[in-house]
Amino acid sequence: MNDVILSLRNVKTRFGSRVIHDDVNLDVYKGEIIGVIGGSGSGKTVLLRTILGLNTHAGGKIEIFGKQYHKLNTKEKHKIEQRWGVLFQDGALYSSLNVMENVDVALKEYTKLSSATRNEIAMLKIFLAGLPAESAELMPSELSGGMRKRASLARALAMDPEILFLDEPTAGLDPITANAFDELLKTLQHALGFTVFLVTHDLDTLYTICDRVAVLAEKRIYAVGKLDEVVKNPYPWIQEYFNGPRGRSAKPVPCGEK
Ligand SMILES: Nc1ncnc2c1ncn2[C@@H]1O[C@H](COP(=O)(O)OP(=O)(O)OP(=O)(O)O)[C@@H](O)[C@H]1O
Repeated sequence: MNDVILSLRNVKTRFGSRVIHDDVNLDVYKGEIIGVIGGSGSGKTVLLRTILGLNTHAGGKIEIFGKQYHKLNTKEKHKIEQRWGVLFQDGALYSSLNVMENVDVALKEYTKLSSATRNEIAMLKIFLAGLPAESAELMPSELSGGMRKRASLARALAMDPEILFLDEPTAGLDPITANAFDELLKTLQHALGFTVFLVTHDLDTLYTICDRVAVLAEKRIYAVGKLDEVVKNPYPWIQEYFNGPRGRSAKPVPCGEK
């Protein structure tokens, strides 16, 4: 799994004179699930939005699929957009479209498929996301929080993405629903082989599904690696995060200690 699908080099972002990222370096490998963590306001969402070209970066280089997205023309950008799927924190579903229509948006925009074929594909994604058939007709306002996340996941999967960007997918879900979402994501990732770039605060998600974790602190990626390596990093925020009361309770219990 050594193909780099996303590479960040010396990335800088700022809003006016306020620097959010000073020197971000990170490689994301094909087929991995990488969890990006960091304190509130450390710039996780800004980083994700910058990768997606929704914020401009003030310096450095971001390459996705070997290309610098922001330098491409509109047609080339559309090609890249078809290769990624995004699940924003609030789901960002179109409130005036039902679930099926939400999933269909990208299919309609990027393909020349007939509406019958698009509907079949949308239905398949709705099932893949673990929603029942009848949810296809529901409006976003009629969905529970967990269903909304699943509908957003169905929409993110519409174009069979090679990389999925998720911003706090389990935020606001009860622990059981959050766990079910993690399991679904892991199962789909194993079955479909996509890469996942996941911004999260959820320690259970990190322990359950992430292959590697990257810690955003001091305006850069302060530590990156497998979870068992990163937890040993002496940086105070990392120690507090993993070994504070919440961190300890999320830690999986080793066999024989139950
Ligand atoms: N459009 C914007 N204009 C100005 N400042 C912004 C803008 N968007 C984000 N920021 C600032 O950038 C900083 C990083 O925000 P960001 O949302 O990336 O944090 P985060 O790490 O995702 O936080 P949280 O974990 O609380 O969601 C914050 O201080 C925020 O106020």
